[in-house]
Amino acid sequence: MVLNVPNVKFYNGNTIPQFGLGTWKSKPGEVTQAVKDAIDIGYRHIDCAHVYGNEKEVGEAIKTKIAEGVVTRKDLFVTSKLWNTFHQPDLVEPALKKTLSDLNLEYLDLYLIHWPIAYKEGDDLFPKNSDGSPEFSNADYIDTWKAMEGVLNKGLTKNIGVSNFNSEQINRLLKNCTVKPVTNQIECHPYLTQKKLSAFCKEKDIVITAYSPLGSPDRPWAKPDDPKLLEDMKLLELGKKYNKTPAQILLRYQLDRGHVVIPKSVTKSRIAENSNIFDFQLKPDDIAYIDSFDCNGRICPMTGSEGSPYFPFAIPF
Ligand SMILES: NC(=O)C1=CN([C@@H]2O[C@H](COP(=O)(O)OP(=O)(O)OC[C@H]3O[C@@H](n4cnc5c(N)ncnc54)[C@H](OP(=O)(O)O)[C@@H]3O)[C@@H](O)[C@H]2O)C=CC1
Ligand SMILES: CC(=O)C(C)=O
Repeated sequence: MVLNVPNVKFYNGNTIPQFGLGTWKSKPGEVTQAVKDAIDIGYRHIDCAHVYGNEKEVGEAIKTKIAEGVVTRKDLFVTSKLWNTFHQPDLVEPALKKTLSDLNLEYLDLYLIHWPIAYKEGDDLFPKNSDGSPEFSNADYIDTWKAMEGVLNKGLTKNIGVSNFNSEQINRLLKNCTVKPVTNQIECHPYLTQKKLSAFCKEKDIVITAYSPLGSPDRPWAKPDDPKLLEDMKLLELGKKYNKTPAQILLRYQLDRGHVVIPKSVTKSRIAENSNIFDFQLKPDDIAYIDSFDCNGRICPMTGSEGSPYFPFAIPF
């Protein structure tokens, strides 16, 4: 099946499908089928990460769909991310090679520094001090980035980018890099619209990729009384106006802002529903209305890592 997913052009001339499948929290026992379903439905962009603990199962799905002749490797855009414990420059290439081996791929389309924050190197992905706080490493993301440029030059990935970087961190990176990041993958939805960081990145010709676009209702730290974006009455009303579901309005909101968007689902009907967003556009007034829901409602705050010198959320954007 073919979906009419537009491509977004990076400053380097390469392109990324504007819509893809997220895989955080997709359990090893369900993610293979979800990725297979998504590819059958027409998804061509899959967002992965070593820390999600399911790249082998994602790789199985990709291998099967290529073997079945549904897609070729070139049809797919696969992203992965360097976890915080691998920021020392000599760890970057081995970390990427581990991801490539898990995903059954010879190259990635995009490799991101997952967070500017570095954790103590070692086998534990979440190393802790005796008081339970995260154990940080002194690795500077500028040095990590130089190693990212190295794996790009070796052809192990077609593009490199960042995730969860604030404007000051991007400015510092731009002053110290040879290759500019193609994207900054950040949390973005109506309760955290990221207007300033989005405008800042646009000005630098860095594409925004919006994560948790549906409000991440399955995030492990969700509390029963937390506001539920997908149940927001204002979005339900907008959905009626466009004859679309709240999820489809939330995803279209990102597309109409020029962002790339990567909703996660392991449910076939929702994987299909989320892709049925290429036959309408939100009117500018409705985009402005949705913008007005902003309440600085960050749902991925990286709580506990505030002590890192590279914690990204200590400044307004
Ligand atoms: N760079 C980073 O630091 C981060 C990156 N990400 C990336 O972004 C992706 C998306 O963000 P994520 O936090 O997972 O959350 P999302 O906002 O995509 O929400 C996912 C949740 O919404 C449910 N859902 C999906 N579609 C629908 C629908 N149509 N109607 C109702 N419920 C629906 C899913 O349920 P079900 O699966 O049961 O169908 C799941 O519980 C991640 O999976 C990951 O790839 C996310 C967070 C941080
Ligand atoms: C989900 C994710 O990518 C985090 C928490 O880093």
